[in-house]
Amino acid sequence: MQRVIIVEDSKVVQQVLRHLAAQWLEIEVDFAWSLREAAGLIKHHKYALALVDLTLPDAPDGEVVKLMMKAAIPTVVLTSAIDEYKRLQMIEMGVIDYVLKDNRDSYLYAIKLLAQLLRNQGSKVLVADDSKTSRNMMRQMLEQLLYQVVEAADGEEALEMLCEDNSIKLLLTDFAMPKMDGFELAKAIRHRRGRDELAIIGISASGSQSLSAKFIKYGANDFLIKPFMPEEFHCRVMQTMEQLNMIGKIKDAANRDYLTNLYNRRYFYQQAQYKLKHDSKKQTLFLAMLDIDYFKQINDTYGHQAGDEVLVSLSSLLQQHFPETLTARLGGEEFAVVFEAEDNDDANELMDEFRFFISNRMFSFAEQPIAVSISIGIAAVNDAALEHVIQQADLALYDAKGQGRNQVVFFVEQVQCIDEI
Ligand SMILES: Nc1nc2c(ncn2[C@@H]2O[C@H](COP(=O)(O)OP(=O)(O)OP(=O)(O)O)[C@@H](O)[C@H]2O)c(=O)[nH]1
Repeated sequence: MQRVIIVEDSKVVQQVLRHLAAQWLEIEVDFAWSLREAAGLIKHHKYALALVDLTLPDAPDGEVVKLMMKAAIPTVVLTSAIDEYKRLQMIEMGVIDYVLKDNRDSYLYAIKLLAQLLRNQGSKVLVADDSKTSRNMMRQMLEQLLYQVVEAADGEEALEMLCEDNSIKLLLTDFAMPKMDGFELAKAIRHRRGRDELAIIGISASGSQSLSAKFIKYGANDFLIKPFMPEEFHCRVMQTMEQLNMIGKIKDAANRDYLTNLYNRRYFYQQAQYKLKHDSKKQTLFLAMLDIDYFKQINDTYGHQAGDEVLVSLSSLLQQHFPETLTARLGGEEFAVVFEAEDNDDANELMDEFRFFISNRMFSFAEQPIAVSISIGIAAVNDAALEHVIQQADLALYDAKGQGRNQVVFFVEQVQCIDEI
């Protein structure tokens, strides 16, 4: 697991940072009070990032920054005051950024910055510019922010790379390029990838402000006018990527059920439709409807909160049992799964395994054991429309309930029971 080191000599500030780090960073964080302690820690661990106070009792002149730079640890500096000389000195040393400790939000900003930098490690950025010098300069600045960088020397090459590689999350594009200019590139890629999937920053030369506005109209999120200072570049890139991340989070929240965090009905229909259209030719797909038996009784006996807890636990077991599979809560105590199996028998077996697993597991709420069972209806996905397949799985589920519950029924014309307990 990756680790971060935070060096801060103030007890109060360290306490605040500990609290914020626990909230925002999902990795190991080590704290040091002094240069000496920090030096000891970096001998024993490999750190992905450092957040350091510029002045420490045993290192009054930023020696801790030099220590981190020597160990090649990307570093963010915390400082209570900064003058132009110190600012330039730190930038020259290769510090990623500095945060002024001048208000209570500074610490939150610093920790969020670390979180974003850690996320950057997995993000790919494409730099499209016909000037090699410009590309190199941007590459250097982006690598300092821990991004993975790929390059294209013209618009066409950039478009091809973006179409082939969905893991590219940010495009930095110059306006004037051979074959296809920055506007055409932004316009073409926006047709394929929305603002929740790809961020675009347009770059234009100074004296061409109208180009910047045009970039935004063609789908760019922001623009930079050359020549720009590294600090401005950092801020714009980080801000744009934060927006991308926020849009992604909002979109994901809109697709999920608030209680169980499984996908909701609307998203399920959308994705199932896509799968039926695109994947059913390559794979043998099935749709299963799952429903908790006598769920009203669980609510009535143990209370609504206990019922909620059962729904949450069952959802998490469903996801664990069928990872990488489209699973959703359609509403109430009803769930759906679109899954791949070799044939009808295999599909039946897979679902029966899950049914058996649930019926043999004790759920609990406030230390009270709760027995749960589920009924399942399955339908094969053929050429029929989604609504039709759902209707078939529903009929099979109805049959499973009618035949005593806690069983799997596979839909065949006239609904015959294949697997009964
Ligand atoms: N706790 C809780 N209960 C819910 C939620 N959504 C729906 N329910 C309850 O789920 C129960 C469903 O009851 P029924 O449709 O009668 O079905 P059942 O009791 O499971 O019976 P069968 O499906 O026929 O086995 C109702 O009492 C709803 O109030 C929820 O989000 N939380």
